[in-house]
Amino acid sequence: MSDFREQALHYHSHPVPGKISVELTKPAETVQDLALAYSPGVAEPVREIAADPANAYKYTGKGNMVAVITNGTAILGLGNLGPLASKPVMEGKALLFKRFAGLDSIDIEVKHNTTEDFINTVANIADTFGGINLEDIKAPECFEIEKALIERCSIPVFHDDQHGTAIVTAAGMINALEVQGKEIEDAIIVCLGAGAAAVACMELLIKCGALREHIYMLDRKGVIHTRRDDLNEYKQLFANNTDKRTLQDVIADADVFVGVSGPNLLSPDDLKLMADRPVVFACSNPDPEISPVLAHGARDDLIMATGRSDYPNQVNNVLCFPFIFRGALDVRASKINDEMKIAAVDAIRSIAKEPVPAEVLKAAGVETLEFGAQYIIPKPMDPRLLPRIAKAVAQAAIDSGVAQIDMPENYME
Ligand SMILES: O=C([O-])CC(=O)C(=O)O
Ligand SMILES: [Mg+2]
Repeated sequence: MSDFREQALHYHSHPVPGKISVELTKPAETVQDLALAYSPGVAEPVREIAADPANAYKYTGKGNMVAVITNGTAILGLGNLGPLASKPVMEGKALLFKRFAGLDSIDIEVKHNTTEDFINTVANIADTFGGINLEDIKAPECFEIEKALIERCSIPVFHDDQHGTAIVTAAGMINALEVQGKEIEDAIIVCLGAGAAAVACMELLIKCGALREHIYMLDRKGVIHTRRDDLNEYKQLFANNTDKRTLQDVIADADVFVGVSGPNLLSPDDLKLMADRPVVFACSNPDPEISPVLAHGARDDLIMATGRSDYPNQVNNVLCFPFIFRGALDVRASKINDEMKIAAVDAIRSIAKEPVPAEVLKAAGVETLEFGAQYIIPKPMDPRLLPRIAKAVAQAAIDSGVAQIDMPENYME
């Protein structure tokens, strides 16, 4: 493990510190080039944009640029380690935007006092970008922040840890239940964790057919139930009218476990209490609620997923955020709405059921991948994700009336 630590630190420090840099898209060699790029030529697009703000999409990089913005209050599953410490994660998200969707991306780590401060800071710089990806902001503040920014900004604002995670979870979950021969409407669901990802995952599963009264959500104090008087308004939405109080109470006979909490919180004995053919998504990063090795040792009828790339079935928001932003930006969507999220869920689900291209098998280092217990969602390096998700999302934006331009000609073909 310390070997891996060394490798990770070396990766981040060599040959230059960090993971991203800026490159030029225009020649800047001659005096003539500079006259166009800067004074006096630059004055021309300035006048055009002043006359019509939409011209910013024509003459600047705005339309291909996503800001990854955080305050570092919920870094992965590591906790509140502050804005600066979150920078490697945010640079990592920028790397993924570029690598998977060709989107330019810059990380912004905001130090602030009040939630209002943070909201103002982001709203005041929003027009610089084509979209804003909020990242690793703790609950419950993240809900208020996202809501306020969606209202104040004319570009898409999307809290990745909520909706990116929820979209990939819903896609994987519905596919996994299908493999297990279960219907989402009947599934008893245990959600360990009550933060940003938990609330968004459960809300989206409900939009996809799960029943609210079948969901047991747990926070640090145990089951969230109707007789608790310490619940914020977001947890209250999941207060279950039940006498069950502990993880062991609710995991018994449950069909689904979704972990968005912390490492090693689900024991093999807990797992043994679940119903036949359960689905276990242990999504805490970097260390899951139960390791796949322990889980598969405890029973052999389960479908297991984690947030990590070194096990089968990686339920990680990287399968979503680069592509949903690509589609949203390409039709200049003013927001990312539920229709676009569900279009992304359906696109991800359908890719997993189709034959896997040879290059994906090679990158995954396996001989075959076939829809089933070991393969319920596509691999992040699958080249079909970009065209399929982006196009489905762009179409949903157009159909739901939030796109500001038509589908580009021959888009993603
Ligand atoms: O970065 C990841 O692997 C997924 C993520 O957004 C998080 O855990 O906060
Ligand atoms: Mg995150």
